[in-house]
Amino acid sequence: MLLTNTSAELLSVLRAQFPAQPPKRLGIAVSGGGDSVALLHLASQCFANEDVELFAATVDHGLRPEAADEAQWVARLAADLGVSHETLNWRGWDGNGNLQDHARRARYALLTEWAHRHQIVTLALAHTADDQAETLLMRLGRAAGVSGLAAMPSRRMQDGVVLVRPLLGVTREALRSYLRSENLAWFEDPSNADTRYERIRVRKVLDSLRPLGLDARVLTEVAGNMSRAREALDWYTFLAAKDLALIDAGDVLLDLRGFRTLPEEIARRLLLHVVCWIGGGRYPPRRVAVAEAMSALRHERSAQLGGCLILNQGRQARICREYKAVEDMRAQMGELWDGRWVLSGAVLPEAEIRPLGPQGLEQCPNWRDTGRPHASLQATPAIWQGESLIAAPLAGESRGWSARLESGEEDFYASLLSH
Ligand SMILES: Nc1ncnc2c1ncn2[C@@H]1O[C@H](COP(=O)(O)OP(=O)(O)OP(=O)(O)O)[C@@H](O)[C@H]1O
Repeated sequence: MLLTNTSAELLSVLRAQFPAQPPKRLGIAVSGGGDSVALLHLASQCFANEDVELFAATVDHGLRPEAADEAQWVARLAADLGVSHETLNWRGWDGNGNLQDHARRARYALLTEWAHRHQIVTLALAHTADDQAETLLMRLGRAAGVSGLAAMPSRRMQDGVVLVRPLLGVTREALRSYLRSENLAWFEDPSNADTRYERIRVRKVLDSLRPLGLDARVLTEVAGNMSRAREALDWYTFLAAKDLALIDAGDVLLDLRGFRTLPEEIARRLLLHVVCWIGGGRYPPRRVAVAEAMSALRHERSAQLGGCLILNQGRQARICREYKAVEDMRAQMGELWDGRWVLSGAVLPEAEIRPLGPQGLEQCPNWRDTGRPHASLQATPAIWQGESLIAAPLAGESRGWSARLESGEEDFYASLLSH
């Protein structure tokens, strides 16, 4: 990693983060702060003689009166650099919940939507080595494991857009020197001085860690080491999944003898992957709950985790959706049910998709032929018209209907490698 501050070196660091054939349309998220103003300027220099069209966007969250003027200032800077710019307005704050979290989600949603509108496949963010070091320290404070300590990835997909962070190897100070040497102005976000925010408190602590050698450069390197370790763990979890896990109509069957011989970390990752694939949880389950489920699997007990049931069946465990978690889920015909099932069949008035449940299952005399247990079948999708069961395609009552997973078996294995 190069942590440098000469313009030529910065330009070459930036260029090295993109492939030989860079994206033809590159989006840049510019808040107006020093880091993203530097990224915009650097990118305009870096790709000046290449077939790359730059686009910039600024999100005005409508939370500070100055934000509109700042966005206009970014628009002028972009115009001077020959880059098209758009301001994206968010006015969705209803006063409830965590403002930072809502604003962040809204920002990413607006930016990816904007990228789609302009056929921009790659969107660059200006996170620096200092941001990376702060993220790592915050995660240390939460006793994170390897994945958490890998901190921010240099690229990831969100809503079909590739988000890249080409300045993760560059310090904030290096960018400030660049801005000064190019006579560029920027806005200082007032929240950068607000010690109510954990990140700002961590930033202050980092200052006092520097004499110990714990600076942004070293901590970013640690994050890089962790990221490689995580990749290796993902690979071995993938191999373990191929070896020990089978998909059965949306459930996963785990070979327990093999599972118990896996190193603890690989076994835990495999279990979490299965539970997230079935339960679709946006957040991973709590650590205590995971530890309990792991212990159950080792000691031939059944357990519940992340909206799934882990049924111990002797040589194997069946992991299926938990009825309680889907009890109230309803979808109209043609919509996804439980975020993963697609049902097809005749169009019926006032029909809807609901879980089969215990009452529905009583109306499926052939359910045993499926080879799947009661607990699993209850949580499968069924077609209902009011209180009448029309079809239960996964419980032996297809009656012209079929159910398939939106992301099937391929996705179960492949998504282990897609971080
Ligand atoms: N209002 C904004 N408009 C456009 N881009 C923004 C805006 N705020 C942040 N960004 C982009 O995101 C980068 C990181 O900024 P910041 O650390 O404030 O964002 P974040 O989204 O909270 O980061 P994280 O992904 O770590 O939560 C900026 O350098 C910039 O590229």
